[in-house]
Amino acid sequence: MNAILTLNAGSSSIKFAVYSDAPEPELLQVGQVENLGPIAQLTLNRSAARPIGPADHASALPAILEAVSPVLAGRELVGVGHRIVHGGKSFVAPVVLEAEQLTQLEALEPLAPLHQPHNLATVRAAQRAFPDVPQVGCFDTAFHVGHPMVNDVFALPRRFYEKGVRRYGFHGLSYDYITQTLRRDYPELAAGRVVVAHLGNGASMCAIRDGQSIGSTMGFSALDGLPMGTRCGQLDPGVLLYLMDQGLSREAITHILYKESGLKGLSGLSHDMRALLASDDPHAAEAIDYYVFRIRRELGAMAAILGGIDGLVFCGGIGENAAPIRARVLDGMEFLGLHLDASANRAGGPLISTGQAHALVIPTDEERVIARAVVRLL
Ligand SMILES: Nc1ncnc2c1ncn2[C@@H]1O[C@H](COP(=O)(O)OP(=O)(O)O)[C@@H](O)[C@H]1O
Ligand SMILES: CC(=O)OP(=O)(O)O
Ligand SMILES: [Mg+2]
Repeated sequence: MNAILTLNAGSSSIKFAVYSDAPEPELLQVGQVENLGPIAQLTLNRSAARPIGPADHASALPAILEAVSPVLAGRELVGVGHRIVHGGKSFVAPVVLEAEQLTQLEALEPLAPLHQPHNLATVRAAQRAFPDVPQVGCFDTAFHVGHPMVNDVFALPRRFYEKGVRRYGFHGLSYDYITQTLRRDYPELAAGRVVVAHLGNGASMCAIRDGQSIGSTMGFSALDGLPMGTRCGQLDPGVLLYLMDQGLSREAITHILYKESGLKGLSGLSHDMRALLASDDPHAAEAIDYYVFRIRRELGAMAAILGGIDGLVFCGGIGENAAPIRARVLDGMEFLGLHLDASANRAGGPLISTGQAHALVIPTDEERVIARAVVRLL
């Protein structure tokens, strides 16, 4: 039997999985390396994490390969699939990555500094480890290609749009998975008007009609829209001008916006929603208030552009696990046809509402979308 390896390099972790190359790939193994840095930790098949010593995105690969070697033994590795956060204007579908593509993708690093350099470092490490195996790139931006012009532009002079200053949208592999799952399990919803809230460490929401993205909260970079673990979300550009006037360097501003803001910045405590929910610090409560407020506001905006909604899907680490956050988002949303079913919500769903619109919790699976793409392409 042949095998496919998937690598999803995030800002501080690499998620990995091994699949068969069946048309619907069978999951053979899954794991992640977290806390990349001096004391990286590896988890395999949801067992307890074990320290693997110092590791960055490139140097973690040997530990991952060692962990998956028993399941790869006796199987031929036919492809390695990678999540690539930014595909820019040109990469609109999965492709085999050669030197030329990597150079083009490198040019997008400034647009996704927490992700793109790590994505590409991981591709290069995998190329070194498996020089004869095709490396396939799967793009977070691709799901949003073809979204309406009004979601694609900023009201800047046209020349910037032509240069690629556009609203790309991200978390596309996750939205792709949710869309395909709806098609299988809730076909009438899949054909309708759905808002998906991907609430992980990064967070965004997507308005989807008949399986097509028609609007997203993330735009040009992975900073816009909802507040995140350490990223600011929506910001008046005048704030950037002010920070520059205050003499902050580009590096200092980048650090603030990507690493010191969001839940961490507002709470002064943690980027981790679990820690904030457990805290009685008033700043933790305010950070959660703002987080919920922004999700509710975007939900209303997306319901307006969709002309009402048939479904709201929660996914990502917070969306899948934080029942109190889901309850607060749904509070008072009866006017959209969403009536919270409190006990179903506490139990984790999948259906957590009564009423004519469906609120659902669906665990997302970006790895599976990557594996499917590798099978299709190769
Ligand atoms: N039980 C929980 N309650 C609240 N938040 C949770 C829970 N479990 C996980 N999370 C949140 O999920 C986040 C990670 O989500 P995840 O989708 O795995 O992130 P990413 O893939 O972007 O790294 C964590 O930062 C944590 O705040
Ligand atoms: C695009 C993005 O923000 O990804 P993640 O949620 O994995 O950080
Ligand atoms: Mg993620």
